[in-house]
Order: sequence, then C-alpha cells, then structure tokens
Amino acid sequence: SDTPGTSTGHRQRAQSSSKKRGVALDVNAWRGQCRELLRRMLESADSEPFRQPVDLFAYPDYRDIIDTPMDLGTVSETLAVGNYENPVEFAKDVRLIFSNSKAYTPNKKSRIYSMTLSLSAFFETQVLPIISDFKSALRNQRRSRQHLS
Ligand SMILES: CCCCNC(=O)N1CCN(C(=O)c2ccco2)CC1
Repeated sequence: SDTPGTSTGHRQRAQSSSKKRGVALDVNAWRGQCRELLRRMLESADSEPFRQPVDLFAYPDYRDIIDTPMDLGTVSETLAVGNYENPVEFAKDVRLIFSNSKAYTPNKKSRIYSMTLSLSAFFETQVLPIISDFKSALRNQRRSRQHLS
C-alpha cells in the first residue's frame, strides 16, 4: 500500500543520475557482465571441447565444413583486448561456436553436440538481460545527450 502523505509531484529529479526504474543504465556495464558470463561457461564441464580452437589434426575435414572457427578462448581474448564494441558482437561470436558444432556434427546425438545444446541454452538465458540493459542504457544516453544538442 502507498505510504500516506508521500506525493511524487514535487520530487526533484537528480540531474546527473542516469538511474531509471532502479536499473543503473551504464553503457559500459556489459563488458564485465560478459566476462563473468564467460567465466561461468568456462567452469562448466560442457564447455571443455570449446575452450580452445578445434584440433585440425584430430578433425582433418573440419575446415571443409566450417568456414569460421570460433572458441571460448578466442572470445575471451577478443573481449579482454577490447575488440568487441558491444554485447551483440560478443554474442554473435559465442553463437558461432554453437552453430559450427551443429554444422559439423555427424548426427544430433553426438556427445559434443549435446554439450553445445545445454551450454547454448544457459548462454541465451544469461546474455538476454545483458543485451537489453545495454540497449536501454544506450537509449537513455542518446536521450540525455539529445537535449544538449
Ligand atoms: C579438447 C578439444 C579442444 C578442441 N575442440 C575440438 O576438437 N572439437 C570441438 C568442436 N567440435 C564439434 O563441435 C563437434 C561436433 C560433433 C563432433 O565434434 C569438434 C571437436
């Protein structure tokens, strides 16, 4: 129930605060959030085949089927050196790991492919709020900058 006597009409809105609806709209928060998501994926046993690039001596036909290899180690390195501009670019590379596995697998019951299914299900639930928070932070930033122009 509402606290009696509190009216919001006169409440001063802090000029500098970029907080809205209790969500800190920080356009840079996504990087640490993605780093933490990667850390949690790397600690899962399901990520074991995807931590390093595919061994082409063990899978000599791999590049006949896969044009752009990708792995979690490469994604981590790209994130660490600042070569992703936003979480959507990060998610695109992680999704490439899963689509490569789906394209390469000889059948949908293969052990390694089944590991991508559970890892990708976890990834998609975790990356969704990171991307939507980033997009609202960007909208908020553009809105607050717009009135300056
Ligand atoms: C400790 C291994 C590190 C390198 N990873 C590696 O050689 N892999 C992972 C990617 N692969 C597949 O997604 C796949 C799908 C069906 C069978 O394999 C091929 C095998």
